[in-house]
Formats: sequence, C-alpha cells, structure tokens
Amino acid sequence: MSLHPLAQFIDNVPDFPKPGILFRDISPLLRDHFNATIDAISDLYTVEEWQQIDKLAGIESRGFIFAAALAYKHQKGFVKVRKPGKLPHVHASIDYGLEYGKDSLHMQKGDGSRILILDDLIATGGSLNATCQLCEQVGYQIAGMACVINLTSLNSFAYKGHQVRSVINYND
Ligand SMILES: O=P(O)(O)OC[C@H]1O[C@H](OP(=O)(O)OP(=O)(O)O)[C@H](O)[C@@H]1O
Ligand SMILES: Nc1ncnc2[nH]cnc12
Repeated sequence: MSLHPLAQFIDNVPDFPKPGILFRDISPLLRDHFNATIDAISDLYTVEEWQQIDKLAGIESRGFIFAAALAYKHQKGFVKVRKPGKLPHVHASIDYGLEYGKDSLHMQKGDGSRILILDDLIATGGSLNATCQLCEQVGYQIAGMACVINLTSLNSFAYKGHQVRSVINYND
C-alpha cells in the first residue's frame, strides 16, 4: 500500500535523539496540516464506532495533542496519561520500555467508561501496551488504540483483540 499523503509532512531525522534512531518529527505536520491530521485520525473510526467511545486518553506529551483535539471534535471527555511526578491522586502506575529509554506512566481513577487511547506514534508498542494495562487497572474499558504513525512491522500491535489503527503505516 502507498503511504498516506500526510506522510510527506513528516520530517525524517537520522540519529536523533541517539545514533541509530530515525526520528519521525511531526512538527511540520502539526504546523501546516493540523486539521487534516485530526480528520484523518477521526476517519479511522466509523460514526457508529465513535458512538461507542466515551473518553479519549492522551499519552504524555505528544498524545495529548491528538486526544484533546479529537475529544473536542467528538464531544468526549479527555483523560491524561502522565509521566511521573506530574499528577495528584495517582491511582496506579506502570513501568515500560521505550525505543530509546525507559519511563513510567501514571493515571487517576477511572469511571468504568469506554476509552480510546491516542498517541502520535507507535514504535516498540511499549507505551501503548503499558497504557492499555494501566487504563484497565484504574477502571476503564479499552475501546481501541489509534496513532498518526505506525512503525511496527505488519502493523501487528494489538491488545486483547483491539488492533491499533494508524494514519501513516511505514511498513505497509
Ligand atoms: O512505541 P514506543 O516504543 O513506546 O514509542 C512511542 C512513544 O515514544 C514517544 O514518546 P516519548 O516518551 O518520547 O515522549 P514525548 O511524547 O513527551 O516526546 C512517542 O510520543 C510515543 O509515546
Ligand atoms: N522513531 C521515532 N520517531 C519519533 N518519535 C519516536 N518515539 C519513539 N520512537 C520514535
């Protein structure tokens, strides 16, 4: 399959932030094509599927951008998935591995509603996998996972039957 037209606005930066990493910088996409990007993520789900989603979770920090915009567009609630030391009333936290480091994520208590998890990019899937587990631990039902860029081979990341959906798939 050919790359989505929005892929031309990704700046591919070799050896950032470490040697060997090809960094997919979304800055030009956000700067010049923000509405089109939000609409493209929105179109990954049907009207009927959007009706089954109550809340959008954004993974700090780039995930906030997309989850917040889509929450506004679809009139849903927005939930933060935060890095350590930022959130009061933390109900649960989880440690996870990144393509170029380690981190942990924290969340407040959920309310049993159906949540769609948003991030800019999936590389190893560590952040999304950790967030799925954390959402369930704090008391949300996973409705799905979506991102702008998918770097996973064969787009195979799934969590308990929910397949990640993405706009730009580099391994198609
Ligand atoms: O699939 P993975 O291997 O987990 O990698 C993807 C994650 O890495 C980046 O976040 P980062 O922790 O660099 O934070 P940032 O959004 O604050 O830049 C990116 O925004 C994703 O959240
Ligand atoms: N290759 C990559 N480009 C941009 N953000 C990332 N986060 C993790 N891996 C990344």
